[in-house]
Amino acid sequence: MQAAQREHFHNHGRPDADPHDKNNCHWCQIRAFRTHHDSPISIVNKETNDALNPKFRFIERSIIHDDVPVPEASFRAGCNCDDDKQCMYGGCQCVGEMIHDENDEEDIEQTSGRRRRRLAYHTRAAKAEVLRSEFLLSRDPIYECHEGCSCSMDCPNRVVQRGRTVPLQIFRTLDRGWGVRCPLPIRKGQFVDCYVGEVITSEEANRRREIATMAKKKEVYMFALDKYSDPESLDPLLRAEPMEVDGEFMSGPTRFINHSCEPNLAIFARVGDLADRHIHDLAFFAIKDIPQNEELTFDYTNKGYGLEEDRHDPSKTKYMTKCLCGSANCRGFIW
Ligand SMILES: C[S@@+](CC[C@H](N)C(=O)[O-])C[C@H]1O[C@@H](n2cnc3c(N)ncnc32)[C@H](O)[C@@H]1O
Repeated sequence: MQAAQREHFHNHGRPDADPHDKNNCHWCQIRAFRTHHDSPISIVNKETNDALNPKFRFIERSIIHDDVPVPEASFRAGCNCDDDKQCMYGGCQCVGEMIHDENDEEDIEQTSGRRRRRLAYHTRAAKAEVLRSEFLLSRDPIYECHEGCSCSMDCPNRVVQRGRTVPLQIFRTLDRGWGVRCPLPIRKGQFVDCYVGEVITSEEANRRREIATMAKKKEVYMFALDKYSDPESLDPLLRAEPMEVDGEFMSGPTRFINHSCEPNLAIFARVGDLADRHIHDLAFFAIKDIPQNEELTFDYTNKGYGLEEDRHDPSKTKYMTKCLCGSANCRGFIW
């Protein structure tokens, strides 16, 4: 990055600077993020002389490929709440989508004598915007108010939509390539950032996987958007193979987050417009209090699902990726 910074400062400001160079500069790309001023991304390497792959491109929002179906505007629907308080205390349709047990008193808050459904987030004082513990445990999807809603951008039910509020640092680890940390402490339940990339069809994802297998590439940057996939769904988009997000060639800082068998982050499906469920967001939230500069990690395989037998079978482990997370309960392999 130091080299990229030098290049940036010495060349891009000049009137005769090549716009193509500027376009390909990581430094320029991250400075263009709308969160750059308040929550900047930095890149440091104190371990090697390597820089990030120059072919990689930083993007702030996912790029949806042309062959991925996006619902028509007439299909979109949001809440009609008169103001943000109604989303908090009234019958906001977006909040109503959240899974609640009508008989569970825990699920319904009593406020000024009125019963109301709970938002996924705390709304008051120091805990405002922090994901509630029942969501942290259940990993249920989060339904937020969105562009099609009548409430304002300050609505307490728009945390992911407002974007990242913590600075992130991409740093070179000793033994696992690049990793990510935050120079400030993060509290349990706090939103960190979304995983973004190219949103592609399952056919395109399979084609890319084949190319990677032929090239013997082991790094995987694809995430299936399968939270709502259901072979019996009436919605053909949810019945079909899920879309995927590929962060290999273009993505944000979360693409550099490494795996741990004892992670401090987890991914939640976040939905705005219900018609977009097949392209839901992948939102990272802290699942424990994270001290400043502790590496951010998540579990790539959902508690090692499917690994238990393979990891004791030498004929399989020779094709598996050794885990170097260093946690006390490390499973030995990522996948
Ligand atoms: C999504 S990338 C993470 C960023 C990556 N470190 C980089 O430099 O681009 C996933 C790859 O990082 C490496 N990795 C992540 N977590 C690891 C771990 N716990 N142990 C060993 N390698 C890890 C593996 O090579 C894995 O395929």
